[in-house]
Amino acid sequence: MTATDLLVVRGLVAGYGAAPVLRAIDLTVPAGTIAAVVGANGAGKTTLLRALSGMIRPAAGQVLLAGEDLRGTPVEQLVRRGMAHVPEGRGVISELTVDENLRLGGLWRRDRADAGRALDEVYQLFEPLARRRRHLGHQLSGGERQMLALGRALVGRPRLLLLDEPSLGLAPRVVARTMALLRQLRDRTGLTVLLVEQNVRSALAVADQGVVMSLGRVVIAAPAVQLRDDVDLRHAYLGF
Ligand SMILES: Nc1ncnc2c1ncn2[C@@H]1O[C@H](COP(=O)(O)OP(=O)(O)OP(=O)(O)O)[C@@H](O)[C@H]1O
Repeated sequence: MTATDLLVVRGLVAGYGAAPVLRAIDLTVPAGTIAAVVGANGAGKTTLLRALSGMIRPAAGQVLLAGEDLRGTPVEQLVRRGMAHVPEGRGVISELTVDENLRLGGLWRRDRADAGRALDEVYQLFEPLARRRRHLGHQLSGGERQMLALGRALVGRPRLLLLDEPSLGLAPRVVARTMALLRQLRDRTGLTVLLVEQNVRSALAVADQGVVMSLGRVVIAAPAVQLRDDVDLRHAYLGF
């Protein structure tokens, strides 16, 4: 581990019942970088994010955030320490307005003034949300709900964003815009992102590191550019 590694995962074992889904995951994500986690359906990508964000309790292994062991840390404490998880399916609350949903992302913050600033920044980033402040969650399109879920996480000013399938169900243009936004946040604010994606090409285009999972293990972690451009690696691990 180096001082710049924000997330370090060692030997992480987790699952839902007796049989583990994750079988000793090792992973390192340097601060201010984007890691794309890709792999076949059922490889354990979503389970990895759930285990990292405390939604399921690991059976073994270590998760370090900026050097601090997160074992046994309650979910709300993980959020305070800078971890934000945007789950697949987005988790927008249908009965609340856009504004109310966004404010939920900053409720726990003591610095109210900065929470307000973060909210304003999210409205600047996502102009369609600014125009729909008073709309209810269920009145939004799929892309708008995705923006809202991401925006809500950003209102909490996370250090580490765990993002599950942000491109799911979105038009290619919106996917491209979302990926560009992640890159912009990384470059401007030093945000660190662990991105789970089915859309391998889009994910590797934006990522610094590519992590390929299969059957609950990391089979290769390499610079994204290498996974993108090395035909042999691509054939071996990504099948295209
Ligand atoms: N809530 C659950 N209870 C029991 N088993 C689960 C649950 N969620 C997922 N699994 C199992 O865990 C394994 C890994 O699933 P996971 O969703 O982590 O994979 P994934 O790589 O994200 O797949 P996909 O790309 O299809 O979303 C699968 O075999 C799945 O059936």
